[in-house]
Amino acid sequence: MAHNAQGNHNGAERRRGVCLVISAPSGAGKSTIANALRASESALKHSVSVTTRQPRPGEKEGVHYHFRTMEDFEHMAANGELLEWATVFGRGYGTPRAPVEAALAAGHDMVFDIDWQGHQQIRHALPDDVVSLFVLPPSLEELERRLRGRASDHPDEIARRMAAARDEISHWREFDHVIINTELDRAITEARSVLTAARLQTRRRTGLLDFVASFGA
Ligand SMILES: Nc1nc2c(ncn2[C@@H]2O[C@H](COP(=O)(O)OP(=O)(O)O)[C@@H](O)[C@H]2O)c(=O)[nH]1
Ligand SMILES: Nc1ncnc2c1ncn2[C@@H]1O[C@H](COP(=O)(O)OP(=O)(O)O)[C@@H](O)[C@H]1O
Repeated sequence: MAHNAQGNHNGAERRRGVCLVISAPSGAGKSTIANALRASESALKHSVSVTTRQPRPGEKEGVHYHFRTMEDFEHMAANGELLEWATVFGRGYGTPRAPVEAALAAGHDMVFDIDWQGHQQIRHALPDDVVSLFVLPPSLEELERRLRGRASDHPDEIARRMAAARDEISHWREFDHVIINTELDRAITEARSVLTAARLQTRRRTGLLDFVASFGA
């Protein structure tokens, strides 16, 4: 814990990082919200998932995803290299374990854009470190409009995502917080508040012990 000779807290506290898990039906806006959080905080790390799906135009290897064959993906899962993994829309998706463990130990916070199955597994694997957020669209009609407007997927893929939307949404109660993404700026502000509250909560467990001990309390 950083405090000066007078025992004053100088703000550079050491605490374990927070895992912010964001889930939503495809097209509700979770990547947009996660990107906005990261844009305003360079220290916030994005957990780059492994996927067996094809890259979309503009997606970069190692930035948006690690694009792998199904064979490589299964090898990583069998070797314990994935903290969690699931089949979503018929493709493999998973979270590489090593970068998460390194980031949390170094006190860096991470954002995860994963589905409800990933949320359940990661909460089980890291019960003290996860805060989760479910993003709802204002309506299913608006969800479909956003998927079409994004123009990143073939109509068959959009149909597959719409067919899975109700099932994904049925898990919303499993999450710590729920945001309705009607107005984007408001949704981003609310997501930022969730992250801030989670950071303050980790102080209870880590980080402040030396500092408060100096009060004799
Ligand atoms: N369990 C799990 N789900 C993931 C992971 N990465 C992405 N997903 C989920 O897979 C789904 C499809 O993601 P993607 O192909 O990027 O499509 P998009 O959500 O429509 O942009 C979304 O629900 C993601 O949250 C992961 O590492 N693990
Ligand atoms: N509040 C909002 N109002 C209108 N469009 C939005 C809003 N939030 C996100 N979008 C748009 O909806 C589309 C889907 O958002 P995206 O973040 O890719 O969704 P997800 O990651 O949940 O699949 C994108 O084109 C995005 O710009």
